[in-house]
Amino acid sequence: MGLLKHTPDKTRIKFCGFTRSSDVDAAVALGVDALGFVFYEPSPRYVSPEMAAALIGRMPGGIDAVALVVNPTDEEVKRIKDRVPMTLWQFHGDESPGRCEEIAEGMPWMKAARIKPGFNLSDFSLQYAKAAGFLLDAFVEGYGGGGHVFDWSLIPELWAKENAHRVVLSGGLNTHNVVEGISHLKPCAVDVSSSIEAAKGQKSPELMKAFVEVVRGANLGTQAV
Ligand SMILES: O=C(O)c1ccccc1N[C@@H]1O[C@H](COP(=O)(O)O)[C@@H](O)[C@H]1O
Repeated sequence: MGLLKHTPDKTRIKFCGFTRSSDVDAAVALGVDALGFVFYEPSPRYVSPEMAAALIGRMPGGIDAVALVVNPTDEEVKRIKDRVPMTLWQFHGDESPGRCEEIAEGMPWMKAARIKPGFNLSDFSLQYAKAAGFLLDAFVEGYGGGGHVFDWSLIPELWAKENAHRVVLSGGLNTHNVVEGISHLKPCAVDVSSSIEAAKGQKSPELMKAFVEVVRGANLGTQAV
């Protein structure tokens, strides 16, 4: 599938937090690699499994449909599995490696590393070695999606290099900082929610387009070097 296909000259893009069909259509038209759906009820971007299934039904094959969960119960997992034709899990809470494997049952999964000073990425990547992706996000109370940037210098250069094929950079990315993030960490993909919204859960076609153009521009810059 699209998001974690590593091609150094093309940064993959995930847009997260869709609740409206018109936004899904606009993102698909922009050629992004993955769309995320938030199954975490406290989030203003929450969608029910039924709503997500209808939205994913609008997506052509080849684009990852990502199920974002935060410490889901067995019942929540079952509802998602029974209804949602998703292709990738995003575990954004305190799920243990074993719990991620248990839920995913062979489907690829990403684990969010919620970065703050002192976070040990080497331990994290050893613990979650079976993850298809490491999603780097800012540590915030309430788990995520708040547009907060973390200090990228907390990511050891060697770690970023060794894991580039599965690093997804997120946390407060926008058209002003994403190029710097890409050139600093060279992630396989970037993930954004807040800065492409007109209001929480409502994506803006203009802001989505601008973000894609900036990322594609950064990739052209890379090829020219
Ligand atoms: O989007 C949410 O509401 C959300 C809720 C709980 C956990 C994670 C959430 N979103 C993810 O947060 C990061 C950063 O998003 P932002 O660009 O800073 O708003 C991203 O991975 C979203 O998928």
